[in-house]
Amino acid sequence: MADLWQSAMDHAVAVARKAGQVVGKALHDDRKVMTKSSSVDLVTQTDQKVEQLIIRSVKEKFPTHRFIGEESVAAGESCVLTDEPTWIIDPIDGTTNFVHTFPFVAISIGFSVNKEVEFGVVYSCLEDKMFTARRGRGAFCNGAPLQVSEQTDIKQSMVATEFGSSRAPETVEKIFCSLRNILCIPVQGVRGAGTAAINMCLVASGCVEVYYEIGTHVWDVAAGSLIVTEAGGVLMDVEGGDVDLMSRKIVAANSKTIAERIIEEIAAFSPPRDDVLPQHQ
Ligand SMILES: O=P(O)(O)O[C@H]1[C@H](O)[C@@H](O)[C@H](O)[C@H](O)[C@@H]1O
Ligand SMILES: [Mg+2]
Ligand SMILES: [Mg+2]
Repeated sequence: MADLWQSAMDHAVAVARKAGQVVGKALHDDRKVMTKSSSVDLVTQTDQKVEQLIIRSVKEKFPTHRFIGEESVAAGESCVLTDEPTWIIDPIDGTTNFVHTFPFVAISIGFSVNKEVEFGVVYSCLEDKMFTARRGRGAFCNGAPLQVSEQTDIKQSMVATEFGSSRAPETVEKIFCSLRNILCIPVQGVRGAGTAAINMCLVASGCVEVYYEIGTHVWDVAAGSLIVTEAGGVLMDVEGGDVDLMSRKIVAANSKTIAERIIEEIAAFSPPRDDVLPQHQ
């Protein structure tokens, strides 16, 4: 079995690289931008094309495996994680960045068995950085081992977060409440790459002590979650306790100490879970 997952991971790396070439080429083409759950939740034909490219290529090699893909779910497929080997795909994480040529865009592929992520691949294609992790075997960027930061003082920490794609006034209010609390700790900086997957790789790389967001989807965070933990980091729910990748709430930190400190300042809310949605929101 172990060898089987390794060959699946090798395939994920190869197909992510191929997908990255397609994304890179499309970056300066004319892009037809469409919207999904709101006027700021964007999708392009490249998102759809890349997801199909990945799924087709995986199906050829692993015909019994299942898929949860962002654009397939948007098209009405279910988003239920079973015990079966499942590829969890975000074809372009950072579509808004892609649309604006803001240079942080990733292909994110997580692979889960028995509801546990076995490997994660995040290809930051415009930087040509291939982040990989396999359960129990460490996390890497272009083959070099990753290690989270050792910082234990929140006041000397860098925090990453995103504003997400909801503009509902009550959601925006909570987002700003958390941000104000965190800035006033005070932390040394707040950043956001515009992609959950890259933010999590920044935690794994030690550039950022903690990333949190409410509103992510399982395809945004499945691969990154393993990259963070294999680099020595921790995952938690924004209200404390264990993370649930379907809950659309995540804290990824270098340590439990930093995670718990940031959680004290987060004004939590609960968007509809991924696995109860009839379709993408
Ligand atoms: O839709 P894509 O795949 O680009 O992913 C999302 C990001 O990953 C979020 O962190 C981010 O906050 C946004 O919601 C963004 O939509
Ligand atoms: Mg995404
Ligand atoms: Mg996406």
